Amino acid sequence: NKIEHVVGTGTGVLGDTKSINTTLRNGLYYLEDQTKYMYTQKGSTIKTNDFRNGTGTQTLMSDSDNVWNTTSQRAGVDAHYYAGKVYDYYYNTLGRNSYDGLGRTIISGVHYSTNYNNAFWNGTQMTYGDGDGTTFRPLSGALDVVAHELTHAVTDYSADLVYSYQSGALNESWSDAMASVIDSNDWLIGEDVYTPNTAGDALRSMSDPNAYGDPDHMSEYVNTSSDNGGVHTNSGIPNKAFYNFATAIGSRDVAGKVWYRALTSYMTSSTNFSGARSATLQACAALYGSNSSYYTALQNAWTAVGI
Ligand SMILES: Cc1cc(C(=O)NCC(F)(F)F)no1
Ligand SMILES: [Zn+2]
Repeated sequence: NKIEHVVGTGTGVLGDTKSINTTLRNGLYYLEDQTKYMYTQKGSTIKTNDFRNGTGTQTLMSDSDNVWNTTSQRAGVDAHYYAGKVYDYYYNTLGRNSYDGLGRTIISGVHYSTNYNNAFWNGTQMTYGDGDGTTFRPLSGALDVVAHELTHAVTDYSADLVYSYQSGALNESWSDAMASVIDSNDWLIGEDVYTPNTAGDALRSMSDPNAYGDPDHMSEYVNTSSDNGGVHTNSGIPNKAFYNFATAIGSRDVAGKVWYRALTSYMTSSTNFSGARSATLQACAALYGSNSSYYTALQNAWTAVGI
């Protein structure tokens, strides 16, 4: 039985229309993308499943005519489309073939649980809730959320930063930083899916972490055991350092390359904030030289947040 790549049309969470890479098998169309290098390399694909508002069984999303325009298909359309965009960024810009660097299949699941106000990487796949319609709308509807979650997978297969206290805040921050490079038209995180009834707000801000109650300087570090030692709060400090660096040099792409090289070449599971400063400076020196203007800007970016 023939299994062929076809291009479908889908409606996303925000009602926008987009082309999606699908697979035709036995007369049914599936959310399986066979267009990436990893497919030619080892048959790996990008697959998007439906939890049907449960938390156990998930099934590959299918459609009869390759026009994915029902309300319940929107979360899957965006999870699938944005996962492809994030794959493309890591492969084309950073030379990384999927999250493990070896072209491993990317799996997403949508409609996880009921009124679930979050998204997460569980060590094997990405998983997205629908939100409760007040705090969140379906979370795969934001490219920065998808990039944030897939970057957790990249981190796990590289530095593997322990998800608590300072290494955990770095784990969170690197996901926000890469998300801000991939979804590059603002310095907000989650703005497209956060509080659908409130315009202009977001889950976090890289440019002004204080806007959402997060610290932007070491003097404001929050000592807590909540949220694994405040990993989603204290991330504001390295997030601000990334913002300082990217804006000082005038390039999110260069900043992203330095951050990626630090994560994959110089950071380890126990790296703390001071170690992150050192790792990014080593990465910057390796890529551009320690006499480059980038290097000085990076020193200043960390100093400005008290690290
Ligand atoms: C508090 C808190 C924030 C997050 C968070 O950032 N989740 C990832 C996102 F992509 F769904 F936003 N989780 O708990
Ligand atoms: Zn996260």
